[in-house]
Amino acid sequence: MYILRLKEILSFIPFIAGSINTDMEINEIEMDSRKVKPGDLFVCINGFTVDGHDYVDEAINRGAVCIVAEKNMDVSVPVLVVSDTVRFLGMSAAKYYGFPTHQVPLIGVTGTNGKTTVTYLLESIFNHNKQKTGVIGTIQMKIGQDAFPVNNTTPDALFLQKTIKSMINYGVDKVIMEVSSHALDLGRVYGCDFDVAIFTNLSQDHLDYHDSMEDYLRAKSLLFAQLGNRYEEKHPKFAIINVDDSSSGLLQRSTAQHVITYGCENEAHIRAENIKLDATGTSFILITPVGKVPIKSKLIGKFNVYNMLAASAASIALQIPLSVIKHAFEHIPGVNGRFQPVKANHSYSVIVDYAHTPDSLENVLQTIHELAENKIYVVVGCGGDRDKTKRPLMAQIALTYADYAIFTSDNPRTEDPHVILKDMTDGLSDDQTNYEVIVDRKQAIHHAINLAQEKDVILIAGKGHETYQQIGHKKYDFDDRKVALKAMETKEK
Ligand SMILES: CC(=O)N[C@H]1[C@@H](OP(=O)(O)OP(=O)(O)OC[C@H]2O[C@@H](n3ccc(=O)[nH]c3=O)[C@H](O)[C@@H]2O)O[C@H](CO)[C@@H](O)[C@@H]1O[C@H](C)C(=O)N[C@@H](C)C(=O)N[C@H](CCC(=O)O)C(=O)O
Ligand SMILES: Nc1ncnc2c1ncn2[C@@H]1O[C@H](COP(=O)(O)OP(=O)(O)OP(=O)(O)O)[C@@H](O)[C@H]1O
Ligand SMILES: N[C@H](CCC[C@H](N)C(=O)O)C(=O)O
Ligand SMILES: [Mg+2]
Repeated sequence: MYILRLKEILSFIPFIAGSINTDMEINEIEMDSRKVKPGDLFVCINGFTVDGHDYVDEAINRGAVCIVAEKNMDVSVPVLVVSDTVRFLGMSAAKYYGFPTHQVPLIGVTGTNGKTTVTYLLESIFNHNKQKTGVIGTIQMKIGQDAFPVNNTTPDALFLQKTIKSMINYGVDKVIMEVSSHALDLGRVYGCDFDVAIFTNLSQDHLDYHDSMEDYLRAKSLLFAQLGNRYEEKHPKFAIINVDDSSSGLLQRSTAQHVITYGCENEAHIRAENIKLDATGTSFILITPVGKVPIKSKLIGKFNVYNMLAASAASIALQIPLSVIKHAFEHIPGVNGRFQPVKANHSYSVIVDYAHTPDSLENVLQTIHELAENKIYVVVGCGGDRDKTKRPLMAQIALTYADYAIFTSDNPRTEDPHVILKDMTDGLSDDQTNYEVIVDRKQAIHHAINLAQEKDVILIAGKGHETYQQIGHKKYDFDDRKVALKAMETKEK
């Protein structure tokens, strides 16, 4: 904890209304009344569920000495009125923690699919280069090799600045983070000074949150706009963009910094040639302005070639030698819950994957389709309280590439799982009969594994690394890999 005078926090924030004693000392900044401690500054955030302005009394009862709000209030402690408390939160948190993102190279990865994979590829590259890393994303938050659980892919601004400060205290050389479209839209990365911004791809997801695909893309583009237009010769900034994606033009125009392109189909700075894909991995020649190098990796599927190109481009921009990149790609065993085989000595294969969007499901099933020697089964569902329009698309894709689909529950959250499954199957035609619906995910996985014959492949999609299933507001223990392994053992008997 640092103790700052209010005026130090406010020193670079203009137009604060209200005359108050800015010599007062502030212990910590807090955005949740339940966590306020004596001496804290409480910032009111208007959320989706409640409005933080309604919790001011609780914050004061717990000892808040000052409130930051979007309206004046008649309370016993001074109130600073600002036009946007979210912006204030990001900026004041950055100031409070001493602008942590000015002190370490910060790499942000955005895009519909591949963010987590790219962050772990980068972690591996930097670690092979003997550099310590901090990673923030969907699976966990990592400081060096220590992992911590997370609620969001990209955390709120307060947690983010505090976390990056802890990473600096630990001595990291690079911070790598996933930047979700929600985070960009909700200002969670206000106060972050990115050095490298990476775009993987854009396809349909989150249309529950964004009004349209244009709106979703606009949110993604904010990461590139937020690279700013300050040019430092010793520390140039880079936008790394997939030119094979149709959104690449708009993203290139969104930044005033250097652009490094990558791709397989279109002209690009960083390219892959002679791509060979099989069931054991991927090989290709990595072509770059600083040389060519043959790559061999255990990561499966062409989409992972794109992920490797994105990670290579960012690493080359940050002066990492090609030999280190090659070495890292050769050694990374895979990413938790992404195209992860369930290891057991059987004549059929079971793969757990985090595909929960139409595009990722198509990519993964297409890859399996190209490699499979016999039938393909897919067990898949769609999350509740999320984009409903992706449900029929995912069901259609499942039946296009798999021989047989078992539609089941993902995380139903507060929705009725039967309704989610109906949304998935309603658009299927009468002659599409190669599927069944089993609401209980455990039963669905057992059933698929019972059907498997020699050389068949079963894809269990949607939950990847998750170790829970959320039904209603409650999370129950559930791990696709453990359930599948159990089913494989039971089938033997
Ligand atoms: C829709 C959304 O993004 N919601 C996020 C939001 O919650 P919220 O708006 O409901 O918050 P709220 O409960 O209304 O609270 C508003 C304010 O009142 C305060 N409060 C609340 C209660 C109280 O007693 N006292 C109090 O002071 C809260 O601390 C907060 O400051 O703020 C929370 C804290 O930062 C987030 O955890 C939460 O993410 C929820 C869990 C979520 O599911 N978000 C998803 C949609 C999301 O963000 N996903 C992306 C990944 C997407 C991808 O795959 O690409 C992500 O980055 O995670
Ligand atoms: N570059 C890619 N293009 C398309 N699909 C991909 C790509 N990389 C991974 N996938 C698929 O998407 C799934 C999720 O990958 P990953 O976790 O890396 O993406 P993400 O963008 O972090 O997803 P989320 O937004 O849910 O955190 C993988 O399990 C795989 O099925
Ligand atoms: N970050 C994604 C995760 C989806 C994972 C899937 N298992 C689901 O619950 O829909 C989201 O919040 O949309
Ligand atoms: Mg992710």
